[in-house]
Amino acid sequence: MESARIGASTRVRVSIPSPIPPKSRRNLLFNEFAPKFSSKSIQKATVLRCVRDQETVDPSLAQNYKSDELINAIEVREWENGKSVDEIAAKQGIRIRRHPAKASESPRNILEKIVWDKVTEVSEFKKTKPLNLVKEAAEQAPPARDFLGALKASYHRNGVPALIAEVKKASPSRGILREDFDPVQVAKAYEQYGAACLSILTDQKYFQGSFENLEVVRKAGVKCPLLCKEFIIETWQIYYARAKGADAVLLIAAVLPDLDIRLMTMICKELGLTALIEVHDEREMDRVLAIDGVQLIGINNRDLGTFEVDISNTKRLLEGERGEIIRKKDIIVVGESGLFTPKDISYVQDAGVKAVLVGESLIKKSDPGKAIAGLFGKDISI
Ligand SMILES: O=C(O)c1ccccc1NCC(=O)[C@H](O)[C@H](O)COP(=O)(O)O
Repeated sequence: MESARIGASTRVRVSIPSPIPPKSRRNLLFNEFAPKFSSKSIQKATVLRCVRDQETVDPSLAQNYKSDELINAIEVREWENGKSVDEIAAKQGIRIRRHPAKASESPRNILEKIVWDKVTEVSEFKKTKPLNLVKEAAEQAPPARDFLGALKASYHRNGVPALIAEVKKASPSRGILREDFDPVQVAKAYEQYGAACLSILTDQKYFQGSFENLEVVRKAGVKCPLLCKEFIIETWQIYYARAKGADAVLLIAAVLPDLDIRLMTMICKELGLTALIEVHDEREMDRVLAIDGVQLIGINNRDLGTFEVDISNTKRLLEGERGEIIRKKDIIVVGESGLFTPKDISYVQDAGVKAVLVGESLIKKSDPGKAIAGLFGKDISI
């Protein structure tokens, strides 16, 4: 074990695992961020990088940062040592691993299988679309639309939870949901009948979605802000989503350690994207509530490991102190999955949600747009 110094007047000694990773790897994270940072953020990244790299920090800069942020930098080091993304995740109660521990091992559940496949898919993608090019494309994309603002406006206008209508052809739990699937037609119908925002599935293997779908919907004149519904495990995917026209991205707490959520939320902010951070249980909710800057939390009623759906999950997670913290922090909560009737919508609204994410109950209907009034028990398009 070695110890790190954090500058002359802010000496903090911390244990750091050996060996120190090669310089090129240590700098990856910083180099990825630096070009997109505003000057204040660059300052912060500089301090964190110095801590991580065991360099002396200018005390006048270091004093601006809380010790837990500096400790995070230590986590970055552990993370970059390569050995511990799954170890750090496990410490936070995350059961979904990025990689099998042994080559012969099978995934524990469908979500883990999706994540393992996603790791391979993203590394393949990056061979033909390197980060610097994807970043350039993200910078050149038309500005992101205000996803969170659209949800708030719709809630205040209609007095019922704002609708994020999901454009999905298939899912692992339900198979094919719609044979004659035309993403643009469905998106336009949802918008016409009152959706505040749209969620576009981009995963190909399990949901038969694509980034092309996101792009064509964006270019078809649809005005609703768009959520890129993807299994994000790397920052590269966030830039790619922005380049393809996303206004928001999904970050799943069951998959991402706190440090990832923090860094990814920061990147989203820099890019003007809204981060919808999804939780399924109390532990995930508590982790996310402890992260600064979170504005939008989705409570998934579907256990992504077992497929079990129970809408009382939303109520349970919003009870007591958690609900208090959410109200105090002015966080908007989205109720996700398993919503089929006006009674379901009232139930989650009474529990405290101001938005809902709905797929199956709309997309399976012969006219998905008109089905919205049926779901809410009233016309929400006016
Ligand atoms: O829906 C699945 O089968 C699924 C499996 C594994 C990971 C994620 C999965 N779905 C994502 C979602 O949670 C839903 O698409 C979304 O919340 C809408 O749900 P619904 O209204 O029940 O279609």
